[in-house]
Amino acid sequence: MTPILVVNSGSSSFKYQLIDVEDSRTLASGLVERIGAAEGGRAKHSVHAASGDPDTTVLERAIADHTAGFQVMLDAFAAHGPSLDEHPPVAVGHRVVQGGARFFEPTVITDLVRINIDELSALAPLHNPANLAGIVAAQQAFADVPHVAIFDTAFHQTLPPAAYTYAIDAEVAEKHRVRRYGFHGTSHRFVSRAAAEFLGRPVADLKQIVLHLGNGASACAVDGGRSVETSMGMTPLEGLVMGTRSGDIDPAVLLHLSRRAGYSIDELDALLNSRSGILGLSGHGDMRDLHAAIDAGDERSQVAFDVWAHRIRGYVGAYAAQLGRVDAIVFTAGVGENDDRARAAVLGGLEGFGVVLDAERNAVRSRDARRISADDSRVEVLVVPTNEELEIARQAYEVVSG
Ligand SMILES: Nc1ncnc2c1ncn2[C@@H]1O[C@H](COP(=O)(O)OP(=O)(O)O)[C@@H](O)[C@H]1O
Ligand SMILES: CC(=O)OP(=O)(O)O
Ligand SMILES: [Mg+2]
Repeated sequence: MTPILVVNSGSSSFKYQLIDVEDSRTLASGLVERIGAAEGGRAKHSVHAASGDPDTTVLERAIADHTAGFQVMLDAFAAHGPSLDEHPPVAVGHRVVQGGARFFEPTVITDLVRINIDELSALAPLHNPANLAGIVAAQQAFADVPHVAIFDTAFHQTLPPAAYTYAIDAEVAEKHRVRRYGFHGTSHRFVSRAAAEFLGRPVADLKQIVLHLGNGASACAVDGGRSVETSMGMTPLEGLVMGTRSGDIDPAVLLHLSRRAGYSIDELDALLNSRSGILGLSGHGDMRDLHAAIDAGDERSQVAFDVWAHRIRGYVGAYAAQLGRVDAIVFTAGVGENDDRARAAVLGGLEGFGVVLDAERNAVRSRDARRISADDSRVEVLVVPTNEELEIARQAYEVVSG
């Protein structure tokens, strides 16, 4: 057995998995939520047997910070297994969202790497500080094994200049390193390969549009297994409408709010990153709550949903044109994997472009990869669950096993 611990830290939560990379099996998984909140702190720990449903325990108590959260995780392993003494992780893999122009490969985390991740926080303000807090806590808890950072931006290093360049004064862009990086790369990479496997075709032969629709959301055009265009930019704010983020907006809106309404830079940042998206439009940041509000007749929620779906359709059309041909459109992440209404809203009415959904297949709930297009659809439409943690474990193992 070769266990790797994977840590995916968010601002107020972290997800973890203990994975045996010898057979890609998850031994345990968990989620520590509402870190730093006075109330509602919660940890969920699941022990996975070789077959059948995992055995899940929930603990509710206030969790002060990421260090305390790590202790909660360690206690859960000690109390419910598997024993980390008997199966000590050979490495810890960390999701790091922004690697900028510095990190293109999985990287062993040294003091200098930590400083660099910290410096890149300005280009992923919701994510890198949280990733770093997770790294610091994990390095305290597991001091004797290598820690490896896997960057969301790495998969998008293949973007051509036409896709990553913003059309602003080239000298300004160069001086301040203003360019598009793209995110969710670990997921887009994993899902595009899993989709090819599902179709029984080499990834090198396929032109795919991957739609990662979670709390954060992005689209990626994948040509022959390489990312050639993606919707997030210099930061994870550009592109699709998200849970709390605006996605694309005329930059002059910021100038207007600053000049006319006196908004400060920090206020604009908070507005676009935390109080926009479907939350800003409707008051509901979670897609399940948005559907419930729509069903109860709330018009603002219907508008929010329509804006959300309209933006994605536009990207699907744009990426079809960039790719020249589309073999598969692939849905993944929380909304993409679970929400048939959302999928139907995104791709309904595209029959003229050879995209035909099968309503019955679309309504099936499953944890497995599946086809949701009709037999006569020229474009395959798939749902493929992402597994960022497994991809991170594999890449971390590759680094430490030399
Ligand atoms: N059954 C479901 N139906 C609709 N949306 C869902 C469902 N399950 C999860 N979601 C959505 O998925 C989102 C979380 O997706 P996830 O990929 O886990 O996001 P993140 O990694 O950004 O936290 C939630 O905010 C929720 O809106
Ligand atoms: C990059 C990003 O937006 O990640 P998440 O979806 O986890 O927020
Ligand atoms: Mg995510």
